[in-house]
Amino acid sequence: MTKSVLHDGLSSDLVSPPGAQEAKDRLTVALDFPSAAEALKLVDRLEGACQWLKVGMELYYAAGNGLVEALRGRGYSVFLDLKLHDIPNTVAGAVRSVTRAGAGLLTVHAGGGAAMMRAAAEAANVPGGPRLLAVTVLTSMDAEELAGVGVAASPGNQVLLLARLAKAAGIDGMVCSAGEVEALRKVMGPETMLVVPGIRPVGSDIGDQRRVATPEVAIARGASMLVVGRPITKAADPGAAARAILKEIGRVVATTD
Ligand SMILES: O=c1ccn([C@@H]2O[C@H](COP(=O)(O)O)[C@@H](O)[C@H]2O)c(=O)[nH]1
Repeated sequence: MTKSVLHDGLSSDLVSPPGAQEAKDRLTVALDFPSAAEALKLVDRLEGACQWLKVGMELYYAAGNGLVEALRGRGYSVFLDLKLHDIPNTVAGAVRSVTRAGAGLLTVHAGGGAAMMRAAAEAANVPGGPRLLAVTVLTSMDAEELAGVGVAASPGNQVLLLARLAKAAGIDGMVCSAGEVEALRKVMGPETMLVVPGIRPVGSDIGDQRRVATPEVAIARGASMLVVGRPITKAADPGAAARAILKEIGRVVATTD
């Protein structure tokens, strides 16, 4: 079994069950809140269940780099999900602006094209710069919605096309649904980071998501990291909801080590 290393440098299996730290590193909780105060209240209720916290547009537009720094100050790694999508020069500038806060991961939209992604990758390639993830086809879109924006390809084929474009442009990883992660893992190899939102534990509300899977299925198919928002943040006990998901992740991790 691979020993994961805790952030204080201790081997995790000295202090917690095998796979526990790895499971924590593979869960990102999406802090979709309108203010820093509400986000930090939720963080307290997670009781350290995950290492990564995702700050999306709603929270970043309200709280900015200050919140990213505050979360890092509490020992969390920050995934900045801004889904940048503009002309190459503008996206490169945005990457430089957000890099100052020290986020570990940052998203761009693969639909912005190869030149845009290359410009983002160049701007992020500085000491302390974030790893970049390309959002392929939003997990809220199904084939019908994709056709509505003029894309005749299936979500699976479109994800594959955009992922190849992103990799060739120097992007570190991709965001896709659990439905595509197995095929993508085969094409991209073991090192590429494949991040999967649209996670719904059995019995939870699907809401606006369309391409969904349980935590266990997504990890078993080859996801590097899961993004979970409402199933945790809207739960009566967010800490318990996060721990239940960690258990599902841990079950798969333990059998694949
Ligand atoms: O294709 C994508 C890309 C990003 N997301 C983000 O993930 C979370 C999911 O939240 P839930 O509440 O678990 O649905 C949210 O912040 C999205 O912006 C995504 O869902 N799909």
